[in-house]
Amino acid sequence: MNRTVDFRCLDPRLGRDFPLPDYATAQAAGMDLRAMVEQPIELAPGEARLVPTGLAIHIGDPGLCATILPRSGLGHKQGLVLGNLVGLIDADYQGPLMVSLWNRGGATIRIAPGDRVAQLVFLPVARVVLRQVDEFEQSARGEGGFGHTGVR
Ligand SMILES: O=c1ccn([C@H]2C[C@H](O)[C@@H](COP(=O)(O)OP(=O)(O)OP(=O)(O)O)O2)c(=O)[nH]1
Ligand SMILES: [Mg+2]
Repeated sequence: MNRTVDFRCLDPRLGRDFPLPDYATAQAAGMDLRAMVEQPIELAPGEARLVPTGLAIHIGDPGLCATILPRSGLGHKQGLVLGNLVGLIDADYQGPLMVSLWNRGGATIRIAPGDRVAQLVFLPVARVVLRQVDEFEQSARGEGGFGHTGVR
């Protein structure tokens, strides 16, 4: 059973000229977000631009968050990724959902109004209480990290 999350449509073109976000297949994890810019925009190589999605969501459950992720086709082929690498949407955020579009590639990227430029993925969240201690109970790994188990 899918959870219900409230959203507001902030752009009249969404739901009229362009479909509202939805899962493209029965088991898709992400729903695509559109660049609801007024006019086509061009992103020069290296340029980042904050773009509205025309949506606001209110998750309202501390056990849930949303992430904004790149679309793999655009990210790999064109170099259109996110200026913040991953966007994290807090459960109490009620403002407009924005996407930081970053052209990490070598050619100018043109984005038209309504283009699907990123995807929204909801994830469970564990919130914890941090308890300060002087020493940890010894684990098998200890302080080993950053490749200490080798490559092969
Ligand atoms: O790609 C993103 C990332 C964040 N947000 C919104 C939702 C999120 O809940 C809020 C704050 O994000 P974050 O905590 O990552 O940014 P911050 O720089 O720490 O801002 P703040 O001081 O408001 O927490 O901004 C977006 O709309 N798009
Ligand atoms: Mg923050």
